[in-house]
Amino acid sequence: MTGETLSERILRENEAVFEAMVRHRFTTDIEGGHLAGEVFDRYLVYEGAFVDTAISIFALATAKAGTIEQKRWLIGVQDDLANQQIAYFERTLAARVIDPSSFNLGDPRVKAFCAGMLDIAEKGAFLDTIVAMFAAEWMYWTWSKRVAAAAIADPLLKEWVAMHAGDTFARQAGWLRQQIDEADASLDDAGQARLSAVFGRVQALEIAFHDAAYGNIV
Ligand SMILES: Cc1ncc(CO)c(N)n1
Repeated sequence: MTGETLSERILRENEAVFEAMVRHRFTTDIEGGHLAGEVFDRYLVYEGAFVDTAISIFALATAKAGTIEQKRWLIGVQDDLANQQIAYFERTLAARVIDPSSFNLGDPRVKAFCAGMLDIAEKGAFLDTIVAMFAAEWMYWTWSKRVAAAAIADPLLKEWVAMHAGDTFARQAGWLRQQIDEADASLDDAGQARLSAVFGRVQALEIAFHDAAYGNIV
């Protein structure tokens, strides 16, 4: 035995792709104070579509959860997404006068990410969905903590980063990590390797999704 937890193994095996994502230019542009307004607008439209999808993903996880404690927690996550996060998009799109139809929601990188995540939740087991959302949330928490220390002039952008660097989101990401580590003992090596591959696939989809915020494929 190495004494390594499953979440540690997953993060170790996917370190390169995880680092590439948390250093994506979308994050370094915010950190450097030079994210273009048009990129932020396009991101908001794409991201709003993903957060809506995430409600469905967590609903599917709720349906597949084994205990009432897990169901209660996951219902709380859905509540947060539907009432805090979606409310943020409603306010922000109105404040920035963004017309979603002026952006290409059919961008294959956005569709691949949303459909790919939903597919894991629909076809996969409970833990597959937990790992997919751990990949998404641990990654957002990691870069947001770093970037929140920088001066962010735009109050709506600052709020979005602060939301993902804050305690509520950190607890959500930590809960997902704990679910993975509690399931560790019940999985053989092949099962663990399969979950690690899910984490890596999600990071690759995330990189393409954030590339899409910069516009057309050239
Ligand atoms: C694209 C994307 N990935 C991950 C997260 C974190 O849940 C998010 N809000 N959006």
